[in-house]
Amino acid sequence: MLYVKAPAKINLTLDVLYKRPDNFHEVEMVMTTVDLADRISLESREDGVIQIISTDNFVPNDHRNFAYQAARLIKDTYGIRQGVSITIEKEIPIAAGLAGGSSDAAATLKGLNELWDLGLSIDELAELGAKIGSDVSFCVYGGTALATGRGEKIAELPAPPNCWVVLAKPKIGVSTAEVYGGLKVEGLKHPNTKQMIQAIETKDYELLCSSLGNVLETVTFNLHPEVVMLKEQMKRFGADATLMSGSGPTVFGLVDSEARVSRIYNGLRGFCEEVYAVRILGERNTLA
Ligand SMILES: C[C@](O)(CO)[C@H](O)COP(=O)(O)OP(=O)(O)OC[C@H]1O[C@@H](n2ccc(N)nc2=O)[C@H](O)[C@@H]1O
Ligand SMILES: Nc1ncnc2c1ncn2[C@@H]1O[C@H](COP(=O)(O)OP(=O)(O)OP(=O)(O)O)[C@@H](O)[C@H]1O
Repeated sequence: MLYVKAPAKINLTLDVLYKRPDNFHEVEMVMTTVDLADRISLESREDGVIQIISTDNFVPNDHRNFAYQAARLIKDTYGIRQGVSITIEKEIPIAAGLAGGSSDAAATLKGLNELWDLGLSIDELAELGAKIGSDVSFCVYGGTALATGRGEKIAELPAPPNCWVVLAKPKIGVSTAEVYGGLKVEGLKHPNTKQMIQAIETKDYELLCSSLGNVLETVTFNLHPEVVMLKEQMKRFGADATLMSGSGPTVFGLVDSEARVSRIYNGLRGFCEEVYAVRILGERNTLA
């Protein structure tokens, strides 16, 4: 039995440059992993079957599961005869903008590389991951990175300045395809990605706070006004800066003092069930 942690990601920036002929959007995003993680256990089996077992009834247990797709891809690409039982202990909220499914897929790729002794490099695993979803390559590397292309081209960044992250997810799920589909690329207010990278490189917390930006916010806000309210509440309880992660609906707030973390956490818990206070994991492979 092999255990792998699958951490959630947040987007510190998410910019869309243009819509591509393949219907994906060309993006520029700074992403980082946080210490809210699913736990994946992998057990090889001789009958060749890929079995998904999950603690969460909302997680599909067949070919729709991204961890299943990761195992299938490895088996087909490298002609592996064995099967695998994949147990997913879900901690990351589903359809939340935190790349839960993508991280489960990435953890499965990394785990099977070890379990089946394939000797693949991290770059090869990330390339395989891109076949499953745009966020999977980043999840293979973890840490902090600039993601470009449709999200699969990854350039490593150093750890951001130390701070806490309070995550709050309203009781709705959001479809990533629907949000990208509703985006009007003309006239966007683009985040300053260069400034965000500079903030990370110089460990400038204030600059990082003022550089947060996500062009998908307005689309999700229009679909679900409760996300705007949650963001405003988070700010009112004392977050230094707030942003929606990915296509949402999870909103996060950055805080550099521990005392304020509990104030925000307790305040939000009053009307939002899913609230988490976590740390940024920082550099690559801290949980691999
Ligand atoms: C919103 C983010 O999570 C931010 O990290 C990602 O950009 C989305 O990553 P993901 O969930 O892995 O997305 P995928 O599973 O690859 O794509 C889901 C759908 O989102 C849209 N999509 C996704 C990525 C991208 N660069 N442009 C898009 O338009 C496409 O309609 C696609 O069919
Ligand atoms: N291992 C998995 N865990 C959770 N959801 C999964 C998994 N595999 C497939 N799914 C499906 O994927 C959909 C999106 O779930 P996920 O939690 O990955 O979204 P997300 O956090 O918004 O992802 P992203 O931030 O990459 O857009 C769900 O509706 C679910 O049915």
